[in-house]
Amino acid sequence: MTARLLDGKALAEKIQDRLKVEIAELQPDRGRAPGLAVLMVGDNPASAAYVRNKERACERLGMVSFGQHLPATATQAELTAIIHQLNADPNVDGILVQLPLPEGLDGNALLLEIDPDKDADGLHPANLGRLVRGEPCLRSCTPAGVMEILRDGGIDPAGKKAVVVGRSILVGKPIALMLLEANATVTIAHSRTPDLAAVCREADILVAAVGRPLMIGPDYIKPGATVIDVGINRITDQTGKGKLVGDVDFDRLLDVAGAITPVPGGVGPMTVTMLLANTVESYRRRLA
Ligand SMILES: NC(=O)c1ccc[n+]([C@@H]2O[C@H](COP(=O)([O-])OP(=O)(O)OC[C@H]3O[C@@H](n4cnc5c(N)ncnc54)[C@H](OP(=O)(O)O)[C@@H]3O)[C@@H](O)[C@H]2O)c1
Ligand SMILES: Nc1nc(=O)c2c([nH]1)NC[C@@H]1CN(c3ccc(C(=O)N[C@@H](CCC(=O)O)C(=O)O)cc3)CN21
Repeated sequence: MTARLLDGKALAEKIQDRLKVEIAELQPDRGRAPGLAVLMVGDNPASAAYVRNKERACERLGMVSFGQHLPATATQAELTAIIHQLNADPNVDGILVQLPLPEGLDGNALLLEIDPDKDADGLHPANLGRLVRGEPCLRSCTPAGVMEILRDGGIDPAGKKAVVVGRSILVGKPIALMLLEANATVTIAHSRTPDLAAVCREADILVAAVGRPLMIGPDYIKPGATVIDVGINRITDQTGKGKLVGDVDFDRLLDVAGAITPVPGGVGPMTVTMLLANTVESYRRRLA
């Protein structure tokens, strides 16, 4: 058996084409393009890849991106003041703070300062609370992207066993909630889970959001399972060249899994696309 490839990049392009048309239709009325502000503090390799792709996609869709890159020495007060400015700026529809923040800065406190209606990342407690309650809200981008990949691939979580490895606020927990909402039976595993491989082997749908390069090997997989790889890890190969890999040992899973996302070209491009979709949604609502 060879696993079916779940092509996040192709799906992202399809959705971005639709967003582009939507923006072109709305813009004459509104008199301005949708605006996305991204705040990045210090240097983090996964964040750098994200920023690059977001800026490229904004340009392609005719959105304005307001990037702010601050040194790791920035203070909490400085960052809070920038968030307040962006909240008040009528040209900004979406605000995103790249996580994790450097040591000494409090990401959770900063997320609280973002206007929930501009929270393109869906990480403000008001939006996370609505997600828990099953109410409409701006939804976290990576989890929303994963659900779109499943839907596009014809994989309905209803009645299936899903295992999510990782319990972060950014990825693991909201993905688990969305799978639950889609009627899967969900297990959340983490660094204190005994015999992780056995837990994962129960899964019809396995989501890896750990941050450990190639950790999930064939012994973690039930034959025919769907494997979604959220991990973005930069490693150095034997020739000394840097490359991106996921948490999943893709090559060795091809004979075992039923369907699988690659890295790059899987969840990453969908995260970018859901961020743009959230920004367009908040632009539409703001100017309605
Ligand atoms: N593709 C995308 O769009 C996208 C978006 C966001 C993040 N990412 C990537 O996804 C990965 C996870 O990101 P994150 O922000 O969720 O990371 P994180 O906050 O570091 O969380 C990692 C989670 O994995 C668990 N974990 C760590 N080592 C483990 C082990 N050996 N066995 C089982 N569980 C383990 C941790 O458990 P504890 O809670 O017990 O510590 C934690 O819950 C990273 O590679 C990140 O770059 C990708
Ligand atoms: N607030 C916040 N929200 C996030 O979603 C987020 C962060 N912070 N911090 C960094 C992580 C990592 N994220 C990423 C990382 C990479 C891609 C991405 O587009 N990856 C491409 C390849 C990039 C390349 O080759 O340079 C891919 O195909 O996987 C997307 C989101 C999103 N993440």
